[in-house]
Amino acid sequence: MSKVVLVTGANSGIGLALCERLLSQIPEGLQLCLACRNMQRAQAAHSALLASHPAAQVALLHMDTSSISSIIRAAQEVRLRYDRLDYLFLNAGIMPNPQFDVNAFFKGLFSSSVITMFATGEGILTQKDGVTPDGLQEVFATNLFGHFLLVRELEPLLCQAGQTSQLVWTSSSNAHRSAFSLEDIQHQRGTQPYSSSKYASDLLSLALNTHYNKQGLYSSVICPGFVMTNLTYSILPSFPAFLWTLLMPIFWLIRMFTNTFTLTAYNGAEALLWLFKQKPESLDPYVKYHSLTSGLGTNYTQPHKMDIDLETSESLYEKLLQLESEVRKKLMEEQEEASCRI
Ligand SMILES: NC(=O)C1=CN([C@@H]2O[C@H](COP(=O)(O)OP(=O)(O)OC[C@H]3O[C@@H](n4cnc5c(N)ncnc54)[C@H](OP(=O)(O)O)[C@@H]3O)[C@@H](O)[C@H]2O)C=CC1
Ligand SMILES: CC(C)CCC[C@@H](C)[C@H]1CC[C@H]2C3=C(CC[C@]12C)[C@@]1(C)CCC(=O)C[C@@H]1CC3
Repeated sequence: MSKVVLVTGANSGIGLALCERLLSQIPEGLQLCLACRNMQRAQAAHSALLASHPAAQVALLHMDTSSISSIIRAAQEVRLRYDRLDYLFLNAGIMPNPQFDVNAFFKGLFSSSVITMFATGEGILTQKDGVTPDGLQEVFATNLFGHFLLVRELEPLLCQAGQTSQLVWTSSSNAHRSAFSLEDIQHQRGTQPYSSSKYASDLLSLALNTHYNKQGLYSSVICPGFVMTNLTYSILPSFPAFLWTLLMPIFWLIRMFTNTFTLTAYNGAEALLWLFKQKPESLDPYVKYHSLTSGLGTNYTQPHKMDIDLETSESLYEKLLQLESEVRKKLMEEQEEASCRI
């Protein structure tokens, strides 16, 4: 039976590496769907995948995870195209306008938390968030809420009698409880929307397990480690990509002390691939699966307990359901208004 796999943010970085690795390891019986916001980049990824795997079944889908109407349209299209969905990789993510605190970085270098700083980026990164045309905070909408809505819209495919399906969130070691507040789930008031959105995805994954396991749907989270991608290049914008490459020997050295420096998208996708091969019933909903690379360059996956609890995850879930019904109502009103005008 052919497995249907949908990956959001599949045109670059970790998402694209996952597609490449899936096609290499599972050459037959895979239907890949690349869900991307930029169809030109999606087309380039499609061509690259087909160049190395000419017989592969790879489809493209336009989806902007920050836009409610785009998610609803894309989900409709998925329901028309496929009669099952085995894996949904919720990978698209942004970290807009990152601010790198150089002082905190140098202080951290000479403190006892130097390893934590390199492993999680804690204390040295903030971001300036924006607002989407739907009126949502951009990071929250892109990284979390769009994906939540997608899962809700694809429920009929994901929760079918007699089969299991897996959701896999690309979370981060930068997901900190301290950046998240139930009173401000969109992180309108803080300066760490990225960390907040990733912590929220850890909580949401737990809640989804609570509500959907009985229907055969399982959710897990991974951390890819520190990977050099478009997202990380933007952290030091005045630092061109080739300078990052020049830093590679330093990064390899750091890897001797923290195996979280996976560095390449191929390595970062390790835990995603590992999860693909697991029986979902055997996974622990309180655990984050980390892609790690040893000093000698060996890739492996390691589980780490997350700093999450059931009560907070349930409260977040309730708030997301509430927001979902609000945005749906608003969308209906807009559609009615538009049809009246015609
Ligand atoms: N790199 C790292 O060190 C780490 C990354 N992560 C997470 O990994 C995931 C992948 O990021 P990474 O590969 O590093 O970075 P990339 O920037 O290479 O990939 C991000 C992908 O998400 C897509 N995307 C962004 N916004 C949207 C949107 N609104 N709708 C649809 N797609 C969108 C991008 O598309 P486009 O090309 O159009 O921008 C791109 O394909 C993210 O969730 C990130 O938070 C987690 C921990 C560490
Ligand atoms: C020699 C210097 C130029 C080195 C600078 C290193 C930092 C820019 C990076 C060290 C740890 C990195 C890290 C991330 C971003 C870049 C660092 C802070 C992330 C926060 C990127 C996004 C994530 O989801 C987690 C990463 C953790 C580690």
